[in-house]
Amino acid sequence: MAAPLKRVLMRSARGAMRGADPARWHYGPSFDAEKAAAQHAHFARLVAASGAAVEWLDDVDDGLADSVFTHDPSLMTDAGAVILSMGKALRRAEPALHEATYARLGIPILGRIDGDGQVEGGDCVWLDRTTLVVGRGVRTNQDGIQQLANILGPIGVTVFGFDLPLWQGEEACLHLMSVISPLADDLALAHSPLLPAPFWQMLRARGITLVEGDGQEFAASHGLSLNVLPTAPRDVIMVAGFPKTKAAMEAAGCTVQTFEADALCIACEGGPTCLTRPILRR
Ligand SMILES: NC(=O)NCCC[C@H](N)C(=O)O
Repeated sequence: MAAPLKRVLMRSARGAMRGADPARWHYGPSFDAEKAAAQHAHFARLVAASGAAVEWLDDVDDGLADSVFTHDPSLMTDAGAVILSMGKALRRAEPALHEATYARLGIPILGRIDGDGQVEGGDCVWLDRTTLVVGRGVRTNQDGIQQLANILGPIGVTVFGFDLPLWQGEEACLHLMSVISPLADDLALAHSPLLPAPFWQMLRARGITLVEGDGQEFAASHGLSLNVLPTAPRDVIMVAGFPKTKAAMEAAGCTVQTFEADALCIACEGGPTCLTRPILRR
């Protein structure tokens, strides 16, 4: 998940977030649609400057405010995309947007989560090419994890499901990727107290070093201090305002760029990882 980012799916906040009602979407008081769009544009420039090709979902005013968080409605594998199924009811229409975009790009669909199954991309962490860890919580259920294992088994991928805590409640967004961000094959930024214990043990057994994000910055940002995007191993984009977490990554050999995102990420519970669906890393 930290190999050089070559191609990524994104959606502008300009149309999607226009007119969004913060109370309906569980956005905080710093939400501001105009400002969020400008902050998103700045972030997209940083992603493009890293050398990644940005593939855009259509920028239309369809009322799907959370669709800017393209990490969640689909997952990419070497054999094609998996169309996921959202745990948050307001996001149920988003996987179809991804499927349409993959059709336009000529990317095959490997499978779909359907029926009562739920899986969001933010709950999925690749440990290596053949190992996917999935957080079972308010957004992802056992049915979905089983369906994912059935889809990925034939291409040689083993899926492990681990329970997530409730933390700030059912309305809030806590994904597995809210408590860990890979920085390189052997390095990850984490908030260990909220990691599923068997996952923490698995990381340790594999020799993956954990950089602990600052606890106060994690709490103050509702976890956004930790949601960082690697555009290459140890090359990272994060939300501005978390100097201790930034310094901890730098001490571990990372180069860190920041962007202002109070109206976009802090308000809307999704960071740089959530704003991107990597479709090719190599
Ligand atoms: N992968 C992520 O952590 N995505 C963040 C999604 C935030 C969005 N407001 C949500 O509640 O789904």
